[in-house]
Amino acid sequence: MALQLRDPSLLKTQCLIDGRWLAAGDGATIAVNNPATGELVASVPELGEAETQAAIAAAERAFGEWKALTADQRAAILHKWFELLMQHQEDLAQIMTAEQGKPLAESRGEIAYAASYVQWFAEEARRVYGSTMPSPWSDKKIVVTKEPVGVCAAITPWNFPAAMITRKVAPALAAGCTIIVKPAQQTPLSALALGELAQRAGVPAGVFSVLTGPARAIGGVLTASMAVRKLTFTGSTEVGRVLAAQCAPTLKKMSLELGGNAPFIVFDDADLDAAVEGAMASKYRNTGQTCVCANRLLVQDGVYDAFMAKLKAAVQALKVGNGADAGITQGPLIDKAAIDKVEELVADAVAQGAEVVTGGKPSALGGTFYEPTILGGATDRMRIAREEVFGPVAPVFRFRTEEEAIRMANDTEYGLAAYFYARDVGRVWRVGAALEYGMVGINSGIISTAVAPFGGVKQSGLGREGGAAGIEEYLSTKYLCMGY
Ligand SMILES: NC(=O)C1=CN([C@@H]2O[C@H](COP(=O)(O)OP(=O)(O)OC[C@H]3O[C@@H](n4cnc5c(N)ncnc54)[C@H](OP(=O)(O)O)[C@@H]3O)[C@@H](O)[C@H]2O)C=CC1
Ligand SMILES: O=C(O)CCCC(=O)O
Repeated sequence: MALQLRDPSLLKTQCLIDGRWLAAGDGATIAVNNPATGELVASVPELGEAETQAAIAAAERAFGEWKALTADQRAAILHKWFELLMQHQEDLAQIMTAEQGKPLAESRGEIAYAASYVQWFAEEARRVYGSTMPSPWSDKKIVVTKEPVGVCAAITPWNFPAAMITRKVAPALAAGCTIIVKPAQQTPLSALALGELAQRAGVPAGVFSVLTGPARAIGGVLTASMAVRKLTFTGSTEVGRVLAAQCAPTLKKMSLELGGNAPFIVFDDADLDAAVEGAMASKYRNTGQTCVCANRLLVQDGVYDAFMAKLKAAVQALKVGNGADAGITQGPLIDKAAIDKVEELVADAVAQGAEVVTGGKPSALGGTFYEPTILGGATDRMRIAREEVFGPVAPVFRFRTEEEAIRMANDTEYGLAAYFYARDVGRVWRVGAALEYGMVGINSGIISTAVAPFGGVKQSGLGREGGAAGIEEYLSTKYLCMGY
């Protein structure tokens, strides 16, 4: 069914380069299909190297004037963009659900979340402070200032088609940088709609461009370019490593927000109802397709059976279906490769002795719908203990002591998010300190907010997005030694 938008001009089928909407020179397009129905939503241009070079050249041209604006002037444009995002929240949510599949309530929530980064960084634009320090010389002052790093490139994933863009673009623009975004091929329409609203807000030509097309070709030009001074990426660790290698010859500043393998630990002293609520929010948000989703539930012996019973009841209450329909809480997985991976990991776990507590198979709805699943008796021999499942499957591991839980939780190459539920204050401090992760949710299954620094350690990446740290990623430090 065709999308019914209040403002149909938000459904863009051309790309934004240098303030103009363009098709591919040869008319080539990429189809965007609805993962719930398989229907064509729209087609977007299949651009290549020439258009990428043009976008870089435009971003270079625009940089001088954009950085010369006052922080107040850039903040005013960002505030306007924020207002437009919220005014068009419903249309943007409809576009997102059509291309990504998440339930409409989650899409509406993501638009508000995406807009909150724009608002936050509009405010942070005014707080790019420098510093001075006591000089070792009686005839020289030392002054440290911050400057925008220059032209930036962003490569973004399909799981958060709006928020992963605004949390890169908003700090870049606030800092005075220009930026080119290449969204995931599955979800370009949200990115293009963001571009349209940015233009309406007054973002000048060339300051923010959006390119769709083959990742390797566009990514190759962006990473090889000497003019591009920063790359920011959210996606798989595998692709993050490739991009880091490609950026090495031109020594770009980089932010990498990569894969995770989040442990969700429930200790004997936890509030079990709160733990189940947190586990549901963390595990089944976006049908399990987030890098901070609980990937392994570690439950202490004394509460294992009680926790499982409560979790099973909550999971069985989830409603799988087309995210555009009322009451749906679990949409489809993004594509066939995603459901194949989930099926493989579940089959491997079951072959190695995991018990299917509920779900465990594709949904009778067909397509890429998968039943919300709990696997009991998971062990570290299973692939699911090491790999990001990125689907609605909760493997539950049993542990006996706090030391064992910490060892199991840290036994992964990843270090993005971890969660634990406990009420003993000593335990809260000990475990919070011992977890080798960039973010720890303590008695909370949801940790994401524009005001806090989001990011990981180990193979989960580099840099932070959001919070005061988020704008630093788009700034370089200049030291002025002033003789007088
Ligand atoms: N950290 C996170 O938030 C995310 C983690 N993942 C993890 O990655 C797995 C695979 O998902 P997938 O979508 O394939 O993630 P990818 O890392 O492949 O894709 C993320 C983005 O990178 C682009 N990309 C892919 N290859 C290249 C390349 N060689 N050069 C430049 N850009 C590239 C993609 O473009 P295009 O779409 O055009 O291929 C997309 O825009 C998931 O199952 C999940 O485990 C996935 C998404 C987000
Ligand atoms: O999964 C991701 O790609 C990022 C996490 C989304 C968020 O919670 O901000």
